[in-house]
Amino acid sequence: MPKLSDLTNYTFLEAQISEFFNIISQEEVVKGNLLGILVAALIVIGVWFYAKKPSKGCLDPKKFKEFRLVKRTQLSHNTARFRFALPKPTSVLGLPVGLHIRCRGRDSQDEEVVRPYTPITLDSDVGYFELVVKMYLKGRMSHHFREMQEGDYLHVLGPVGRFRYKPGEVQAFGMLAGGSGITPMFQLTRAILENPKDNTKIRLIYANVTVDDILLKEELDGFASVHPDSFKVYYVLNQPPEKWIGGVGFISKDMIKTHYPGPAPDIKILRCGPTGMNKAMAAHLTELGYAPEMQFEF
Ligand SMILES: Cc1cc2nc3c(=O)[nH]c(=O)nc-3n(C[C@H](O)[C@H](O)[C@H](O)COP(=O)(O)OP(=O)(O)OC[C@H]3O[C@@H](n4cnc5c(N)ncnc54)[C@H](O)[C@@H]3O)c2cc1C
Repeated sequence: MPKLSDLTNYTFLEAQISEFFNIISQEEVVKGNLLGILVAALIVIGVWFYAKKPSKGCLDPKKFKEFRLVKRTQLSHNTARFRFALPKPTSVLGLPVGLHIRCRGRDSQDEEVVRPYTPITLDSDVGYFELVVKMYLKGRMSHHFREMQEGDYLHVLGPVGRFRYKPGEVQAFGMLAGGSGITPMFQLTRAILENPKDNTKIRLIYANVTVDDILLKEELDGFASVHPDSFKVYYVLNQPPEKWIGGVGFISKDMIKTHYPGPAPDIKILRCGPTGMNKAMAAHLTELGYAPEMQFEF
């Protein structure tokens, strides 16, 4: 117990007051720290939930949306790879495998033109999507892509299409692609090969004029060497180079018979190419006994 004389002693009082405030301020610091930790934890949990939340995607099937071209890579004299940024680095395009997008641009007469394209990226590629586009000399949308510079915006609508892939729905796909018709096949092939639970087999016949016209050849050859059992590719050229081991001319019935599984309910043959090629392929397939439900044209 302090004595009365102590209480009148200034130094003693000063020490008591100082100790009192010291305790208060230590408690405040502890309280403050706890509050800070709580707020930080809530922020971390919020960010984690936000990142985990499945993104709805960036497309609208009824309205064209704009995407900025961030990288353009010339692949050959008439083909380029275009990378478009999605609104956020965590965004996904939201395009189910098997479907495509519609791109809107302006032709050389400044008239509006809309054409279908299939990104070579999947929704596992976050923050961007990529198109590989072959630009034809007289092509209307080709003109738009030829003129596009990094920083420009492309108008895109989607998803569009009738082919929606469900893993395991068939035992094998036969794919018939011509020129830029490879892109829907490429998208589907990537989705199958990147899913370890999907054992679907893929046999691709890919037709072009010259060896330089073959799009995504490095990637396709890579798939064939990494997944030799699941994926096989057979190239066919109109104008082959010397020492060519692939097919020559147009895709024939014999080539289809040699490289594809025979007609069966769990087999599907997909085709995408110029109109003339698609018609010729439909006739070959029907003559070889593939029923209409075993065929699909993109
Ligand atoms: C589902 C689907 C997905 C597609 N995805 C892609 C893709 O990812 N990348 C891509 O580059 N293309 C793709 N295409 C093709 C694309 O839609 C256009 O048809 C192509 O870009 C040509 O359009 P254009 O307006 O420039 O030519 P157009 O003005 O329609 O045609 C003008 C001329 O160009 C030539 N031409 C056009 N198309 C072809 C062709 N296929 N083969 C040979 N000559 C042709 C012809 O000489 C034709 O007369 C896809 C098509 C479909 C159906």
